[in-house]
Amino acid sequence: MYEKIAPPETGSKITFKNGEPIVPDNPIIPFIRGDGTGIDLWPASQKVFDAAVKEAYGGKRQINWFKVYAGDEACEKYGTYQYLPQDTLDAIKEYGIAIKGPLTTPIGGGIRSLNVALRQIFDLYSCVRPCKYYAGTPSPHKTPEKLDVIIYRENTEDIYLGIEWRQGSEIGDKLIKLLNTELIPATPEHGKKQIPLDSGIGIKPISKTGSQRLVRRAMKNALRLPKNKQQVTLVHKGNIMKYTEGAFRDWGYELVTTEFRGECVTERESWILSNKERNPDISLEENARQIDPGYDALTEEKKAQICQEVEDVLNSIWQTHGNGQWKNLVMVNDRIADSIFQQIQTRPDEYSILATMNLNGDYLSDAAAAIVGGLGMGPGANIGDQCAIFEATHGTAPKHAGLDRVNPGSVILSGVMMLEFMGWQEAADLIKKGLGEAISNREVTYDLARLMEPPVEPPLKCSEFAEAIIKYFN
Ligand SMILES: NC(=O)C1=CN([C@@H]2O[C@H](COP(=O)(O)OP(=O)(O)OC[C@H]3O[C@@H](n4cnc5c(N)ncnc54)[C@H](OP(=O)(O)O)[C@@H]3O)[C@@H](O)[C@H]2O)C=CC1
Ligand SMILES: O=C(O)CCC(=O)C(=O)O
Ligand SMILES: [Mg+2]
Repeated sequence: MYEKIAPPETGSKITFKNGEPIVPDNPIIPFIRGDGTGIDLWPASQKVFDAAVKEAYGGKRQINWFKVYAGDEACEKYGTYQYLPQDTLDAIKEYGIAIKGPLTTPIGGGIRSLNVALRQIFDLYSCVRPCKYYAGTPSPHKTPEKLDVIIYRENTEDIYLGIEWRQGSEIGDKLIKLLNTELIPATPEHGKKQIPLDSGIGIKPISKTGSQRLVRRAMKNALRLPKNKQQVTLVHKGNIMKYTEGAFRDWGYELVTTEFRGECVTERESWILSNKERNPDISLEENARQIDPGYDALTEEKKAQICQEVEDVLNSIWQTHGNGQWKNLVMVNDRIADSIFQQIQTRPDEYSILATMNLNGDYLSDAAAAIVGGLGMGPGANIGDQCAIFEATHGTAPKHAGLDRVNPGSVILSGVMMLEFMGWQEAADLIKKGLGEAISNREVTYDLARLMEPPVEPPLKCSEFAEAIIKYFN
């Protein structure tokens, strides 16, 4: 039972079966208001959710909100340092789907991220962040409408596991000495490398299980998209971090070519198949030369490997994927992380789902949100097999807190994702319509107002923007 909170007196629980939610008509949904601008964002967003559900279902369906506490608000209610009370964890576990405002994380020392903690505690391994353009939204880019991507960010491991040691700490120093004197010298490929003795140390674990379950979710989403968007790009820095980020790429390809063999083609396979389609008599070696531009300069051993790859692909999938059949399947490719940051700007329409690890996904989701109007338009969801927590991409934006100023679009669109996840599409569609029309009628908050031509003066307040969205439901 709960110590300091009580669930609403009416309402039922959402449960999960095979990773999918089973949603009653009157679900109880816990919410965390959030720190900083959460104080402005949550009431505005809740008003929109309730109005949309009422308008869509005329009272037949209703969300019963359950206020739970985290961050500063939790410390006020539960006592000093009680940032994430057991009550909150119990409520989210019991009711399955929750939505939250942003929570503060201090830089350097202090508590570790509550946002990350929630994702790890509930094993919400896929962070899903769509970046889609709403007509009329001002953008620093000339053609923001061309960007329509969904970032699938692995959400539980990588450096976010938080295993690190401060410079000068006893265990940190011990670890550096062990690495310098034993582990690095015992690994010939590391040569004479040494870690500077005055370093802080962090560990970056990337597991096969964590990588593959994320890519599996990304693939399932790709299969639900229209044919022209059925693509998954594995984003990694595998040229530098071979056994973590490079392994993520390899495990991703391994997963798709085993579990989804009939439903996908990799980019490299598509080159091999199309070479043979253009020239049915092409030799293995010529095919290999065409897929690897540097082929002639390679060692004999490497050349043989590529010829073998060509042969294996033709033997295994020519019948099922050849003669253009692959063009109807999900295309899986990979891009190096630094390159994808420029690609989403220079060739935005060539990408659809970007599947990547935790840190890359964190950076990439802010960058992609900027193209479609900024962080005020960046929604997100943290999804596991038994639970889901919806939250915006941005943080607490402390300098704007309490001013009724920031754009609630990000939290509202996170709620749209929640409604879609629940199968309440009619309510989600109403909100998207209202938001789109408010923006195209230049009824916007400061962030969009200042970018519009001519600038909108005065901009709407956070609460007024919510009202404008509701006004445009009909
Ligand atoms: N999931 C979470 O809860 C997250 C929490 N955080 C935490 O939030 C805190 C603050 O982080 P910070 O680096 O300032 O990043 P924030 O994302 O909070 O804010 C950075 C800037 O983004 C713009 N912005 C953010 N939200 C909105 C909005 N709703 N509407 C319009 N513009 C918005 C503002 O830009 P401008 O002022 O130029 O208009 C703001 O100053 C940190 O403690 C951080 O750890 C960070 C990310 C996610
Ligand atoms: O938890 C935090 O403070 C930051 C998290 C973050 O930036 C994100 O999830 O995008
Ligand atoms: Mg972030």
